[in-house]
Amino acid sequence: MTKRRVAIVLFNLGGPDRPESVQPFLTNLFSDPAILRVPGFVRRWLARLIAWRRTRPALANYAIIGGRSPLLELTEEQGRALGAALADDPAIEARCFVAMRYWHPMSDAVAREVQAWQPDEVLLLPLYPQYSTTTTGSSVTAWDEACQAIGLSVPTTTLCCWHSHGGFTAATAALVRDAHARARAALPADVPLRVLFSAHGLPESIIKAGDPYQWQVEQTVAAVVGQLGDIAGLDHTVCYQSRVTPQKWIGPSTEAEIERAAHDKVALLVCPIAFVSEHSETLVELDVEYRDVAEKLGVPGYFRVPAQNSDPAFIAALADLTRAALASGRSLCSFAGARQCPKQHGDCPHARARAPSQAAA
Ligand SMILES: C=CC1=C(C)c2cc3[nH]c(cc4nc(cc5[nH]c(cc1n2)c(C)c5CCC(=O)O)C(CCC(=O)O)=C4C)c(C)c3C=C
Ligand SMILES: [Fe+2]
Ligand SMILES: [Fe+2]
Repeated sequence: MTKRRVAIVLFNLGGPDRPESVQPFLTNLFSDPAILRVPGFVRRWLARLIAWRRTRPALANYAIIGGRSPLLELTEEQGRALGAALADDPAIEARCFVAMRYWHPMSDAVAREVQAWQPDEVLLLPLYPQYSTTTTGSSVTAWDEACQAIGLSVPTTTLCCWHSHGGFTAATAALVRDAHARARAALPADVPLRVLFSAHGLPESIIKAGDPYQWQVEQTVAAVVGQLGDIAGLDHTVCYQSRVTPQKWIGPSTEAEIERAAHDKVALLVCPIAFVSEHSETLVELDVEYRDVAEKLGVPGYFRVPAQNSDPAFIAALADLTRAALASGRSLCSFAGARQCPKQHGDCPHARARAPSQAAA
């Protein structure tokens, strides 16, 4: 049997590879109309201004982790692990490519690599479990534009969201369970422990415009907690980190939850719930900045659940999602073959299985 050649394109946000890249990376990020929702001529000007202002604090953050983001290496490792997990599949010859949104390798270069490999089909696999117009939506748009520019026209499936996929939530629950046991063992028996599921925040206006992200984050947390029934009386809550603009962002903020923990005299176990790789917002914001806030406020203990990275159970979940999406012959939304992304985006308008003509139109 001839195997189908499948190019799996892993999307992530990208991060600067050296200090000199921080400002152009931030300029790319704030120039994205999915992030800064103002008219084009204002955006180009405003993007440079915000990036210029943000460069100094961002440089300080990246300096703590060696002056660069580890996101590319970790995503490439996930790609290699996923390729290995699919290697013995009798039906497909899969090759993983990594396309970052705001720093190299970006969609235009990766689309050329994919074209040179001559796949029979393409699977777009965002490493964002929850769909947001600012992340998955933006990456898919950039990919479409890159394909159009070079005339890459191959049947393409988009795995738009996988917030409640059983394998993903079980792998995450196992990481929480291990970290919870370690934290409990380190704490005096009379100190209660609360799990903070901390997701990247979004401006409230983006949610009001119909973005399903917040609802999907809540779905992930409910599914993970549902798998942690063996931890009696698990105290947990959802909160949002990384606010970077002055508008109102969704809440409660992770800082507010740290304050509440100090007031309640409970220790914290922080679990990143919208990132599946370590990067500056886990290694600096969670591990350094929020830990410092917690210590200063007298929170009686501060622990963290590691991101999934190339955890074997997580990679097995990605392999399962890949197979299911390819078998469905169209975009797979949500979980376990469900055709619908419930609630806000009913029949999932962002999920598309496109004919080659549509992809190149
Ligand atoms: C308005 C600004 C931003 C929105 C909205 C936003 C959404 C969003 N981002 C991620 C994941 C990541 N963000 C990362 C870096 C990063 N994000 C913003 C701004 C917004 N993100 C900035 C300014 C930066 C740069 C770092 C900084 O200056 O603090 C990263 C990469 C970090 C790295 O190590 O390089 C990721 C990953 C999600 C999931 C999300 C919305 C759902
Ligand atoms: Fe971000
Ligand atoms: Fe979806």
